[in-house]
Amino acid sequence: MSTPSEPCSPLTVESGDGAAVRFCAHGGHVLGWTPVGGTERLWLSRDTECGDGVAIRGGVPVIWPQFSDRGPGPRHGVARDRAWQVMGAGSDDRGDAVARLRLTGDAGTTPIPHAFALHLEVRASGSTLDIELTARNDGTDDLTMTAALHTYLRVASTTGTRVTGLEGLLARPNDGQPPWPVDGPIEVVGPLDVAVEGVADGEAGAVVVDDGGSGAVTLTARGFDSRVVWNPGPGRAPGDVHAGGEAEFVCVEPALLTPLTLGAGRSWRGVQTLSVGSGSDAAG
Ligand SMILES: O=P(O)(O)OC[C@H]1O[C@H](O)[C@H](O)[C@@H](O)[C@@H]1O
Repeated sequence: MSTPSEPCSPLTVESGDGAAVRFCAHGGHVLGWTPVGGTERLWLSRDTECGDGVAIRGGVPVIWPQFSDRGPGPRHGVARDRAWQVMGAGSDDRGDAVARLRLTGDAGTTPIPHAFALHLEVRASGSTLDIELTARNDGTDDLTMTAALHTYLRVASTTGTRVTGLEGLLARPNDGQPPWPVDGPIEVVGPLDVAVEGVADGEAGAVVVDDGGSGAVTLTARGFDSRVVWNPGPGRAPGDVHAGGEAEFVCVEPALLTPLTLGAGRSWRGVQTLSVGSGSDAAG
């Protein structure tokens, strides 16, 4: 499949059983996800902009090769604000909805003059969404990276929304304030902007976001050492969040925050899985 001439145009893939993913080439960006028989589970700002050099507000921005301002490069890296190539989109022989996208750079790429290749594979069926990001150093020098899948989860209201599964770990505020131990559910009372470090891969590190209404979403990941939990809080949202929108989402972001140096030809892979049907709705 060739890249659409308008990278911001949304494309939709559907699985045989009726799950759907909306995405666009700009940013290699997942814009929406609807599990089978469910409702939209990702939040997207009604006021977002899209275009060269612009980051979409909502969905799942791909953060690479720098998380936030933790390095000399552009905030949150270069993957989220430019057009990727769509390598394929449709359903596979199992009936899964699949989209594959690629972003490459070379020695002439600004502001990261380095040869690299990012691949994103998005796969949905039933109650599950998988997003796999691979980064490969195609240059001859080392490439040091951090990364995240900056997932905006839609909630009925942040009031009453609880994030569980991170108990026993340290939450380190991203503004440099002292860390605090997570000793119970994290209430989504913004401003909230913490990196919880040392999160286990897979089920052992599962995080459940439960708004008490829409049904919980469980997030597991592999290849990311941390989970960033972010909500800007009332009156502090970025300008491209629509009025009141900050009460409609919480970001839980599988993040690789310990810088990783890839030698020439080396790759890193991170995977996030979202699923519905766990937590209070399943338990109750
Ligand atoms: O406004 P952005 O550049 O998209 O960043 C949005 C947010 O991303 C992450 O969650 C960071 O931890 C926050 O500090 C930041 O505010």
